[in-house]
Amino acid sequence: MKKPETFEVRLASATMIAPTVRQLMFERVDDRPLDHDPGQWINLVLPLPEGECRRAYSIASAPDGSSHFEVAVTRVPCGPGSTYLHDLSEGSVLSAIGPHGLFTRAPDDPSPSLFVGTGTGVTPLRAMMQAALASGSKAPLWLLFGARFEEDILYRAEMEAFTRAHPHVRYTITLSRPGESWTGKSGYVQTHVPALLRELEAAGASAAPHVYVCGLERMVKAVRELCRHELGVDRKHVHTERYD
Ligand SMILES: Cc1cc2nc3c(=O)[nH]c(=O)nc-3n(C[C@H](O)[C@H](O)[C@H](O)COP(=O)(O)OP(=O)(O)OC[C@H]3O[C@@H](n4cnc5c(N)ncnc54)[C@H](O)[C@@H]3O)c2cc1C
Repeated sequence: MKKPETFEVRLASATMIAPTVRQLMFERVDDRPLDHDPGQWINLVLPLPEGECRRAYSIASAPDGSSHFEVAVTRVPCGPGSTYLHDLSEGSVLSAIGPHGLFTRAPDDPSPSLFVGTGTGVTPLRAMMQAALASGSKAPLWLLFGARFEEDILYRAEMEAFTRAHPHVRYTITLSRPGESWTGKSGYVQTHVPALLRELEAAGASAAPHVYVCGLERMVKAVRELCRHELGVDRKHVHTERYD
């Protein structure tokens, strides 16, 4: 595990990737690489009018030896930290502390993986997938992503490109409030975990899958309990990160 440090980051660029999600690309002011394990998070120190506060954000990009990294922030209604980051101007400098966290996956891990993420909970899973693919890993990497509406789907083009380029990547989207034109899966992610896990077990043959779950507590708890108690997944194979 990498040792956390304190450093300054500059907002290099930012873009809205869904109606309530802003992706921010930061660069370390000291130009050193952010040496993190895929799946880890950092604390951003935010100088709010009511006083300084710290908020945790998963690193959405794989370590690539550069000083740049991405996070994606959901704007929470009346949330001081997320509102501040949605309004932050390019060029602004903040303090950051990290990397932190044990929700990680080694890029060359050969185990089949089922990634389950809702909303910005997909970001550490994206970092894990990017890192595994960059390492040339052929482990099955299956992502189940959940959102409310079609416009809330994050990183769709990137994930679809991964599935075209890599036969061992599979990408499933489910919407809890699909529009009439939506022909894909619907309902909560937990509805689709059992079938995907059984298929992944069959595809992985000898190795038992690991399940990585990230998002808000209610979903994370539901998927964790489903995996452990109903689907018989070894507790050491269920990895979780919650945002609330
Ligand atoms: C390890 C870790 C990693 C995190 N990574 C991310 C990330 O990559 N992207 C991100 O947007 N947030 C992430 N969060 C949540 C983030 O730290 C803040 O809690 C969030 O931005 C809200 O802060 P706030 O000051 O705006 O609102 P607060 O007043 O602090 O929070 C209000 C409420 O918002 C809810 N909430 C928190 N996060 C979310 C969310 N993502 N979507 C919807 N509701 C939420 C919670 O119920 C919380 O109680 C992470 C949290 C943890 C612990």
